[in-house]
Amino acid sequence: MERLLVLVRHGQSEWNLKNLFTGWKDPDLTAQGVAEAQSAGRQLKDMKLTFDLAYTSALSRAQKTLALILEELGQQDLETIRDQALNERDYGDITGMNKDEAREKFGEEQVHIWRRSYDVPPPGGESLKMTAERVLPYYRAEILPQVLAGKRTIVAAHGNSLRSLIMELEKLTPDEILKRELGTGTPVIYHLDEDGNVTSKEDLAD
Ligand SMILES: O=C(O)[C@@H](CO)OP(=O)(O)O
Repeated sequence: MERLLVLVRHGQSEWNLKNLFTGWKDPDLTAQGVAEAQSAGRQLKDMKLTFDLAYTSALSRAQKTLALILEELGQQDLETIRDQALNERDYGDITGMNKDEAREKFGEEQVHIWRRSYDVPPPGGESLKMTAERVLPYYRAEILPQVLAGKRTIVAAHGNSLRSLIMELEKLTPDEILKRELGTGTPVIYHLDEDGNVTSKEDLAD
């Protein structure tokens, strides 16, 4: 039985373009972000992939990315489940701040710790560890059983919610996942065995 799981980060958002900490804010895709999502859809179509089920977050940049991909695949009506468990990591008090201005104000090292340490949250926000603590229970309870039942599944979400999922799938250490950057609109394709272990991975960024 095929157990297919495709993860894709949303295309470029208005706040990615403006270099702002985004988190749970809900900016739209840019024109480039739309093009990235369409291109992801075309790549999946070229690979002759189709899906039985889709998951996305409660944020429009991920929902629109998914909708654009499904449109390319001719699967606009695919059953889609939206849940805030898949939202981006909450950036707390620094949400909306320019990342370069934050470096000037708080120092390069502090900002790097907030962005890429495993368990130090930005003030009032979530660390990657805290993000994983809501993403992974949702994955294990809702998404994985569907994949294991043979439903070919696509998840369109966010840099840090997907990094916490990739950490689990690829059995990465905190150090390894911190170095992993996900491109906007770039699908990663996994095949799983009956226990949910990854048997093959294809990163369309490579
Ligand atoms: O601003 C954000 O919400 C995220 C994703 O764009 O940024 P970072 O790269 O700092 O995790």
